[in-house]
Amino acid sequence: MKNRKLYSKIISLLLAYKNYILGMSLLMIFITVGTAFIPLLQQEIVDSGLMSGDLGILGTLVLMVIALTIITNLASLFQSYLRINLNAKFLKDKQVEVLNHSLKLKMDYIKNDGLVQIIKDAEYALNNLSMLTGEEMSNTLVQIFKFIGVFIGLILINWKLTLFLLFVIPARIFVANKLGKHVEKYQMDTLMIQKGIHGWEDDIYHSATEVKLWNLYDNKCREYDKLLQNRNTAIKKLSFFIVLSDLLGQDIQALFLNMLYVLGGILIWGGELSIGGIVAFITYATYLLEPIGFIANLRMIFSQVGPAFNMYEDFLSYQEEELEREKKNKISCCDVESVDFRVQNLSFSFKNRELLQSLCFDIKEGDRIAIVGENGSGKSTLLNIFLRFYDLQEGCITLNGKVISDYELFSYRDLFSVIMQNPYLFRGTVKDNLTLFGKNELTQEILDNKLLDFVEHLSEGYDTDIGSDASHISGGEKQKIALMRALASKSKILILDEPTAAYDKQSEKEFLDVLRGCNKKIIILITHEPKLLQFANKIIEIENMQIKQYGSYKEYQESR
Ligand SMILES: Nc1ncnc2c1ncn2[C@@H]1O[C@H](COP(=O)(O)OP(=O)(O)OP(=O)(O)O)[C@@H](O)[C@H]1O
Repeated sequence: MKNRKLYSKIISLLLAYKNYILGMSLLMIFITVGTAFIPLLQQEIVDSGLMSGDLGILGTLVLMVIALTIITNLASLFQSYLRINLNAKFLKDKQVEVLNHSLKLKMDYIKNDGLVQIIKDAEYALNNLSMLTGEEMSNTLVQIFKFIGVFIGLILINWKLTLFLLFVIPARIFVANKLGKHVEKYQMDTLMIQKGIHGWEDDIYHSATEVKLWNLYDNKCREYDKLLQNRNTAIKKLSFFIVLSDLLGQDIQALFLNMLYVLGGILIWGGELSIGGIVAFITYATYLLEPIGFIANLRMIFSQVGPAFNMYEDFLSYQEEELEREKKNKISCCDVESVDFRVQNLSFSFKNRELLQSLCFDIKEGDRIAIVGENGSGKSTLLNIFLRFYDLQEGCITLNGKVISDYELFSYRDLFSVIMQNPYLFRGTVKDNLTLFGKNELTQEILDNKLLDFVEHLSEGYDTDIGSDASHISGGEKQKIALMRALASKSKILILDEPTAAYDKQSEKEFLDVLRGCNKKIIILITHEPKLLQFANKIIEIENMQIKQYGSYKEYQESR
């Protein structure tokens, strides 16, 4: 990224925190003015205080320096307080932005990389970006302001020596520019390696049981060790160039500082400078050189922030399912009463693999539809298209005569309650999951449902903590909670993917009773279970990418 473009993007990013930055800048100006007086007072301590032999004057001058130092330090303290607040707020805001954006991303990104990797990548970039509001950056800015103050002070002592000292700037910038390119490269490498580690971690977080079952401890630890070793190699190279830049910078400064004695001596012998002048000058020359070092350090900060900024921008450029501004032109589903779907010539492919071809069928209110087909025939994909997890590619699906993409997405999804093959229950209690943390109301009918009888036997009934990924309850119990959570919602359409896979015979019977009494306008089931197929009034079979429709289970059986 060209530096100018990067700087302007960084400025616009920081503009959201202009109040903090304004406050910090005002304090910096105050510190600058205070600092500018210190070398002048120091000169006076020697020339007017020590040389005059007047303890009163000397004491007053010393007290003034002490007071000024304390006041500027207090201002620095408050400035640090603002900086810590700014940094914490920046990170919090951006982390929320990362989560919000990640959850709203199109399903393709989530299926390809996994949510854990996406979020970790973005947060890693963010942590690097937070250098912008961190201590190092703030110190650098303080130092730039200090530089101005000290510069004015030193010029007043001796402009020739000050001018000489300024040649440190191009020398340091030259070194920083040369080494900054390497820093940028290794920062990029580190970020890319870290991306790979996040993908690997995403996998391992979901595979603890498999690792135990297949005894993969050593393999996985070796893999991790290798990945971390690669990252460490990149970090070592990165750090080497940062440290090298710092050390070379210090050498340059030492060279110039020591040359001051020679030049200062010549000026004193020529009567152009007092002893107090050279003492104050050399003391405060370090105050000038320090900011110059920090200015050179800015280059190093930007070399690290630049690649992180690119990575974060890449993340932000991932497409969301529906943008806020797109909502305005869409129809809300909140007032939709009837739900009639028509599927016309729907075709769908994954990359260049055609999966569904010219499907046509209707789903009307009152329909109880079963979708059947071999493994991999595209049943779940078809549901995902209905749920708008995948965009329509060819053909269309209409709801009440309007293409489904014309409806505002989140209210459209509220029409559906979906129970996936392996539903996810959140950490929390049974009740939390049934009510979705207060979103659904639990009616007496639901609480009395036989499928929830098992809750009585849990240690704390509805208040039982079900653990991570519902690990404290059985697979069948998990399915039952997922079903009741779906029934408790105000949705109009119920979708169930292999709903009875985890049920025992009795639960299967109770489940069918629930379905028969269910008041949802449409029920769609993916199943091969004959009892469930008998429940359906319409059976849709996907075979060789196409659709065959049967009115009843009998018709479907006869076609076998
Ligand atoms: N995100 C994806 N990218 C590429 N191919 C995919 C993706 N999702 C699914 N597929 C492929 O599409 C095919 C259909 O998958 P789908 O899950 O719809 O089948 P299904 O009929 O529900 O199968 P099952 O009965 O086994 O659940 C599969 O062969 C799968 O490999």
